[in-house]
Amino acid sequence: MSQATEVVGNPYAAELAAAKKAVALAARLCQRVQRSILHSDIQSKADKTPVTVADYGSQVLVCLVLKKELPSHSFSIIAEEDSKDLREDGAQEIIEHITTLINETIVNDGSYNMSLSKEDVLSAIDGGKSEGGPSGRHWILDPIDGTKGFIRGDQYAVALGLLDEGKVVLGVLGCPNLPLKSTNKNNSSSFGDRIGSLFFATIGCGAQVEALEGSEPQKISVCSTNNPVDASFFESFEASHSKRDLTSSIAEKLGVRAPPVRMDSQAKYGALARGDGAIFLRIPHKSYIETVWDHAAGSIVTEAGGMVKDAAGNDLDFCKGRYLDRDRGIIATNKHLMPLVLKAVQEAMKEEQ
Ligand SMILES: Nc1ncnc2c1ncn2[C@@H]1O[C@H](COP(=O)(O)O)[C@@H](O)[C@H]1OP(=O)(O)O
Ligand SMILES: [Mg+2]
Ligand SMILES: [Mg+2]
Ligand SMILES: [Mg+2]
Repeated sequence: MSQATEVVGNPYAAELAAAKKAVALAARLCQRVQRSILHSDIQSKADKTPVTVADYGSQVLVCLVLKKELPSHSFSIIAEEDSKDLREDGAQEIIEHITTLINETIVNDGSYNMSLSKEDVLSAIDGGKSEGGPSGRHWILDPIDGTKGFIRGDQYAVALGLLDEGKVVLGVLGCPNLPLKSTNKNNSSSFGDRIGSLFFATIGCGAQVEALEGSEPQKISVCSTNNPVDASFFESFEASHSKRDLTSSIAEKLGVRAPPVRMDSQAKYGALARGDGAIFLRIPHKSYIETVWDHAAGSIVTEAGGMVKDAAGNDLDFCKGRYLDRDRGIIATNKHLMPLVLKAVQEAMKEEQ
């Protein structure tokens, strides 16, 4: 762990170091699975979304590392996955595979001399049932954000945030398939052509990025363009995750000329935070209720000079438990463009009715 991440005066330095170690270890398990994923490694949940052995393995490793690295801290975590499907008949093989993957990842890493049983794994997964809320400290984890991208061999993120008294104060985004080098030509970076980015931010301390396997971190900031004509925008890769008719009419109202950059997961927030694109638009279908784990880490990483609002222009409210209390739609961009984007979003939504 490079010392530079322990920014002097950062009140969350210990939590940041633990979170980075947790995300990096979980990402290693995910990379291994993505390289060799089999159909048998994938399940479909009751809500019809996919989950893989890596989603579960990542959740266990993050919880384990946080508990090991922060032993004196009370532990509350809101995490996406639970063990319900794994306790069904016929899930023996998959739970065995998850347990083997976790123990092999721990051995290869060498930080901890331990081995988990299947029961340890199931109870660790169920450790993520916290309801969070406006008081106290709660970790917020999406063990694989962008599971569809993960299965397709594309972008995904291990996304870990920390909520303290109702505010997201810390975020780490592990993006194993995102090149370290920014696509923004103005960004000088000595990162070469390495793949695998780890974004992190603490409230009031800006945001940084380093190589997933570790490197000197680099401060990042959102792109500063104030003219939407020069802006490009990120949106979901999955057509079912975003109302493309709406996002394209918003882009047209803004005069954005570049086609959308479609990318799975909160890796979009990381790419935005380092200036690869200027606007992040997420307008899911009306029936979809946003979860806190899909935005906690990404929202604070974007505070690298950017802002994140819901479609009504409110800050995201992470105080209401496992779901985001927000007006439909989430926008992230720099301070100059935010008023223009909000105006275009609200006009487009009015026309939609
Ligand atoms: N129908 C849906 N609409 C929007 N988002 C969804 C939907 N189903 C799942 N998601 C979650 O929201 C995120 C969608 O964002 P994106 O499409 O930009 O990646 C995914 O990470 C996915 O979470 P997960 O993959 O963790 O299950
Ligand atoms: Mg999911
Ligand atoms: Mg998600
Ligand atoms: Mg997920």
